[in-house]
Amino acid sequence: MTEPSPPNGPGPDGLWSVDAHLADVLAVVRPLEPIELPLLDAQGCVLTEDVTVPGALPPFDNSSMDGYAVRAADVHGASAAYPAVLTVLGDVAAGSGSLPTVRPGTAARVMTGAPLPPGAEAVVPVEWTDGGAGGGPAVDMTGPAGPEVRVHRPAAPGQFVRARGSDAALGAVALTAGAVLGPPQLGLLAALGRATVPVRPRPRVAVLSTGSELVAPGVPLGPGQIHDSNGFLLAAAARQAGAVAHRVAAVADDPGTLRATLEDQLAGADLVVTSGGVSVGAYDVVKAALTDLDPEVGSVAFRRLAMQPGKPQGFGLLGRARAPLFALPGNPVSAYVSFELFVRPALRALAGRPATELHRPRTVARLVGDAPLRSPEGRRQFLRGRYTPPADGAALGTVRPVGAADSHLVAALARADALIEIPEAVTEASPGGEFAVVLLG
Ligand SMILES: Nc1nc2c(c(=O)[nH]1)N[C@H]1C(S)=C(S)[C@@H](COP(=O)(O)OP(=O)(O)OC[C@H]3O[C@@H](n4cnc5c(N)ncnc54)[C@H](O)[C@@H]3O)O[C@H]1N2
Ligand code: MOO
Repeated sequence: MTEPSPPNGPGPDGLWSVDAHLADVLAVVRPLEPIELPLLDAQGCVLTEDVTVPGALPPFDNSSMDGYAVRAADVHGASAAYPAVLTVLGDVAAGSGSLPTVRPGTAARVMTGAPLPPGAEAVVPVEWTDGGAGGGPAVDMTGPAGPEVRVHRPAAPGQFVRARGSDAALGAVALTAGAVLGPPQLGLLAALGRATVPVRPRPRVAVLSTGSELVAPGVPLGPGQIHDSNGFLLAAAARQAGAVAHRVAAVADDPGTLRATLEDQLAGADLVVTSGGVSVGAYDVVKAALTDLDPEVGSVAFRRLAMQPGKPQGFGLLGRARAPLFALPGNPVSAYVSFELFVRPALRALAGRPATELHRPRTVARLVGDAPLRSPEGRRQFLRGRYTPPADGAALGTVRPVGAADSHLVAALARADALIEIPEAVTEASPGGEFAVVLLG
């Protein structure tokens, strides 16, 4: 049985553990420099400074109901049989700047969100009045304000009033640095009057497929050709991880062309992902182009990992800005599993997510299936599966393998929603066993 390699080097078999490789990646990936972005461009980004409340929220006392702003003493003891009769001063709409003063014996008709006029202490909803029509309880305020209103119920001071600062007090911390800006946070920033915020930007990712056999989808295949699927798979995965990603047209197996393409792409990318050309074949272009680089250009290390799929991997820093470069294996399932395990955490680290938020959620599930699954000794295997959460009362959910272990099976990958992790030491995974599961979004 092969022991997993220590976290600082390959094991006796020359294979690096998944954990060692991931640790090496994360050790050199730094969050991107913050920039100031308009609110909607900052969606999903990590805030880099605390935001304090620049002015109380709400900024003024206002009504939470359509009704009448009154003085509490004027409606004391009011009932339907003995209503309080008040002179109506007129309407106060939301956005109204000039307000009547509510003196004893008077009321102002107010709409939801309208400022509470001076002198008023409470709001009586229109349904608790005659609406100025002189009859029974009103149902709305769509008609003109009458000269008088009959109020059928008393009101305590503050009733249906949203007090200034009751949502956020002046000077309070509204959002702390590190907050991820989702819709509610962006809504709050807008409510506070902020038009822009300092955030870590979304990483810009260039996805580059290599292989002379590749043609773009939509183009008919010639002999020996296949469509570039990794470019789309990986660009979509990068977008799902929060990046701004684009796919570069597939590059043929020519190291010079690849180097030139990478140089172009590095001008506008914070991270580069290539696929293909990293194993031991005669035309393994990525390895050929990026091994023994001039240190000025960067450096990329090629390793074999104790995992399946995803054994051959390249990782390094490239270009003046030392952008992380991931050279993933070409088999589509290998590329995708490698992306989920290594690139996604790196992208989230670039985006400023803390160590606890870099990875896909994991759980433990009971394996279901008809026969034991074989797993290579000394390799951590990631099989594709479909996960079912625990049924009522059950402690664990279940996971069923989808397709075989081979790393060319994109059709099965498209039916999977989880990766089943078979540890290095396990060579036979039997139905009923408990296994860690990576939940894919
Ligand atoms: N003698 C050995 N051969 C191989 C080994 C090995 O250890 N010794 N490792 C195998 C493993 S594991 C993998 S994974 C692959 C990795 O190979 P490369 O990264 O060099 O990838 P390619 O040879 O370029 O392609 C592999 C496979 O994937 C297809 N491919 C590549 N790019 C795309 C793309 N963009 N879209 C769709 N399909 C793609 C390609 O046509 C090949 O079929 O090496 C094994 N070999
Ligand atoms: O590791 Mo390859 O990535 O097994 O197919």
